[in-house]
Parts: sequence; structure tokens; C-alpha cells
Amino acid sequence: MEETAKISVTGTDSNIPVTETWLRKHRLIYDGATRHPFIVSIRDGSVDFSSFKRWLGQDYIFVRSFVPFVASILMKSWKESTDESDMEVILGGMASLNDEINWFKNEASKHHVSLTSVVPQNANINYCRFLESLMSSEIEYPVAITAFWAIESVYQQSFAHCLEEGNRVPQELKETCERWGNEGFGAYCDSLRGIVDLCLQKASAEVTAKAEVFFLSVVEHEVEFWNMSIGDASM
Ligand SMILES: Cc1ncc(CO)c(N)n1
Repeated sequence: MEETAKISVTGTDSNIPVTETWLRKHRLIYDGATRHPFIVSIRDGSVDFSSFKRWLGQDYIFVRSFVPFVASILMKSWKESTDESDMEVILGGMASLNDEINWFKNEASKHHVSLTSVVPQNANINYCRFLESLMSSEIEYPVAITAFWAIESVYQQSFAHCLEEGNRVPQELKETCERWGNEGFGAYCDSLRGIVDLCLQKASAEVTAKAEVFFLSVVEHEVEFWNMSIGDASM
């Protein structure tokens, strides 16, 4: 039988999920986030403790802004999603944030970080403003759920990398790596990715293109967040 030519045009080949297309197309930028020098320094144990404490305080501020963002995704899924199971996956993510905020408070007291005196750095302020912009009704559910998946996935892949064979993560940072690098969180990110791919199969080319732009914006904000954690002068 004649071999049919397989034409895969980026994002439009129905056989390849859209997120797979993006991860291939943007592999360099994505790896720049999930294999950032800050992450590599945690993995190889060379991270200095002041960077970790800076990250801890800043991420606590981020997570407090992340809560209303996830709530807005819940609202959009209720209004726009054709698949009821979306809400349960998002609700699961929402529920874990309550535990997450308590985890930050415990971790901060363990490492003598005063969360009440943390001043948000520019990269964090910009990222939280970006989250707020995603809550607008102008942002379609497929675009918002794409950003949500990307935000969670960068952390999962970053900290899973720290836990890989041969790592030299300092004992004090193991719990942090486990928090986002564990397989359960990986499965949750895969569920979010499945929702994104299903949504974008039904979305217009315009919404899919917009979702890709926001995917890239998330990756850029994550890189800036790691730069800030290292104590990058551009913060
Ligand atoms: C900056 C940032 N990105 C993603 C996550 C994962 O929720 C987090 N806690 N902080």
C-alpha cells in the first residue's frame, strides 16, 4: 500500500497533541526554566543557603497570589468547560494550596525566614501581575488552563530533576524538592496537560495561538523567578 506522506505542520497535526508540539518547538526555552542554574545548583548541592531562603520568601508571596488565580480557573472551567472532570482536577490543585501555605510557614520558621518582612522583588511583582491579568474575562478558559498547566509543570520538572539519580541535594532542601518533584504531583500535571490538549483540540486557531503565547510568557516568568532567587542583579 502506498505510504501516505505524514505532514506535520506545527500545532495543526491532529495526531500530535498541541502541548507536545510546543514542548518540541520551544525545547530550549523550556529547558532554560526546568534546568535553570538555580535548579542545577540545588541538584548538585552547590546552592548557597541565602538563595534558597530568598526563593522561599518570594515563593510564599507568589503562592498567595496563585490561590485567587486557581479560583478564577475554577470559575472559567465551570462556565466554559465541556468536560465536568476538569473541575475536579482543578479543585484538587486548589485544595493542596491550603496545605502548601502551611508548608511554607513551617519551612520558613525552620530556616528562620520571617515571611511577614519579605519584600516582593520585581520579578515576583511582575509574575503576580501577570497572574492577575489571567483572571480577566478577556482570557478564555483554554488560555488560562494552559498557563496553569505550564506554571505547575515547570516546577514539577525542575524539582523532579533535582531528585534524579546521583543528586547531591542538601538535606535541608530535600523536602522542597519532594514537594513538587514527587510522582503524585507529576500525575496531577499530566492531568492538567490532558485537559489543555483536549481543550485546544476544540479551540479555534486564534485561541490556540494565544495559548501558545501565554505558555511562553509563563516560561519566561519562571526563568525570571529563578534569576531573582539566585540574586540576579536584574531583579
Ligand atoms: C514561581 C512558582 N511557579 C510555580 C509554582 C508551582 O505552584 C510555584 N509555587 N511558584
